[in-house]
Amino acid sequence: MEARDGYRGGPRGAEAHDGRRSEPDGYETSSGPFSRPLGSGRPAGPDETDSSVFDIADDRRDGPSYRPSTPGSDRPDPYRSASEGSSMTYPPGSYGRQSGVRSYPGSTPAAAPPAPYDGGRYDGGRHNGPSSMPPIPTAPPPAPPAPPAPAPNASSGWAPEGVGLPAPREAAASNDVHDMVSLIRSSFAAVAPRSDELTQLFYGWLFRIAPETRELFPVTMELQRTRLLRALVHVVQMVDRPDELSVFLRQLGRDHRKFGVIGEHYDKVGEALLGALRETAGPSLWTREVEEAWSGAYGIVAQAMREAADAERGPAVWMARVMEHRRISQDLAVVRVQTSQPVPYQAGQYVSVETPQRPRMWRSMSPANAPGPDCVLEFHVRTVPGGWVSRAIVSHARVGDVWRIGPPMGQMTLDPRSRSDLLMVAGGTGLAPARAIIEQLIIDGTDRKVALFVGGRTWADLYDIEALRRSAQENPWLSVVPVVEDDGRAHGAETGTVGEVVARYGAWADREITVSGSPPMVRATVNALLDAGTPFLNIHYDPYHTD
Ligand SMILES: NC(=O)C1=CN([C@@H]2O[C@H](COP(=O)(O)OP(=O)(O)OC[C@H]3O[C@@H](n4cnc5c(N)ncnc54)[C@H](O)[C@@H]3O)[C@@H](O)[C@H]2O)C=CC1
Repeated sequence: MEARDGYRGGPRGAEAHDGRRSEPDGYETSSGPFSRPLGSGRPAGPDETDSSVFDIADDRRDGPSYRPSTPGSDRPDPYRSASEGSSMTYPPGSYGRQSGVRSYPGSTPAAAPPAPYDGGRYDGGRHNGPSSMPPIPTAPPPAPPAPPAPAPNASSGWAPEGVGLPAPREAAASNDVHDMVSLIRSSFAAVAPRSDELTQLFYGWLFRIAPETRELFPVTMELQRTRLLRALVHVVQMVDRPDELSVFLRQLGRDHRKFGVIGEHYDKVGEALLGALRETAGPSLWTREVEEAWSGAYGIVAQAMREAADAERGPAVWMARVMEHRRISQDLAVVRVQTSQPVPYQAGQYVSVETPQRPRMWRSMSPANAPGPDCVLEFHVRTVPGGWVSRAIVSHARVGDVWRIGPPMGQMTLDPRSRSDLLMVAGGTGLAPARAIIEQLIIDGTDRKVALFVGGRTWADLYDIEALRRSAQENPWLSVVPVVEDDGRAHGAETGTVGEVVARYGAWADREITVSGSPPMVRATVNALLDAGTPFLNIHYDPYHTD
């Protein structure tokens, strides 16, 4: 059992994209949903989440094992909404063959040839049993990779454009900038443990000095509060990476047009932010230097956002009509919407969405399909416990509903200039952006090898595995490896969390890597890869949050 049938592509598991569920329950199946070549995209995007991905940035910066200490570090996001060889050859086994790179970190190459992973293709479950699982390295833990180069202005190559931060204090390398960054980080670390207080103070301050902004927010501010902090943490962590931060801020500025945010709101937000920080920090911490650093940094942030918003000539939002709502399981739905004008997103990006069931509650969702002339976006939505929007979409969205779609965000996109092979790691509905990227590669006619590790807690969670399997069969460059937390051998799946499984294969140092899923999954995966020796700059993920 192994790789036969046409598969070719992947280490285990794969299947074509479109089919969706294949699974267990037989809800509906494959076939249909997706009309596009590869997996025509599925959506992704549940909503409310939790923790953060942001601390990863710190992990990278300070070394693989570093874990942010700030509790709330999981929640940045703009102050309001803002808000992943052919079959036969691939993954494990083929992995090594392909690139000659794969050896387990810390072990000698000869010692750990990932073994007979026949390359992969998913055979539907019959395939390898336990013995086909790549050997788990027994060697001592790999030496931590060298701390990633600071790479201040290094554009990852994946970022669409490398716009420079408005004027990061002129010389990004100057001591002034260094001091500013240092002051901001240290002071933020000091207030982060009191993040609840900080965010409450912020909104209280803002609504006091600019009461008209209250109506821009949802009635319940509970989740909203975490967004401010999330955005803040993201900015703080990226403050010395002007290119990436600039792209983020400009996207954020364009995104905020949908709220009707106007220029003077930025000033009020800045005043409220500094006031809240000052009060939370207390006089002993909030020195004049600290205030100047925050003031300067906020000025840069606001300027970047305002400039991008002012320069934007396209729509602030796109109206989208729900054309299909398919309940894949009790907690998962695939929704396809169609806009009258194309939403200018790139495969791998996400958009914010507002539904009629939950006005003013915008949520991030990644189209699971590549953009096409039909102006159709497909979203995969899983309910989140307690999630207002995700539950409403899965249970109550109807054909004919009109959604509002915000401008595209995110930097996990394909660089057309790159020829590097790819590794995509996707957890749950985090499959969506990976699917969109794979679909785009199919459309473009790629010659790049792509390994997709798709994880679920159980086999039943791999709702799109049949479609992925088909895609792998049809596209020799694609390998798909299903991963489940419980014992997946009966299905030919790897066992473990998707991050730990992918890192068993080595550092994947020659690949461009995308990671998409819940913030904890992204964080764990990035850390596992860093521990395996993956170059930090090869890893791409977005600060995607659904809450
Ligand atoms: N661009 C992006 O990054 C996108 C992210 N998402 C997010 O993906 C998530 C998907 O949620 P579900 O479908 O419920 O999948 P899930 O949360 O059940 O995760 C499935 C996979 O992630 C791994 N995982 C989960 N928590 C982990 C942890 N703490 N540490 C290590 N591994 C962990 C599991 O082992 C499994 O492989 C949502 O939070 C959604 O917001 C969705 C679409 C796009």
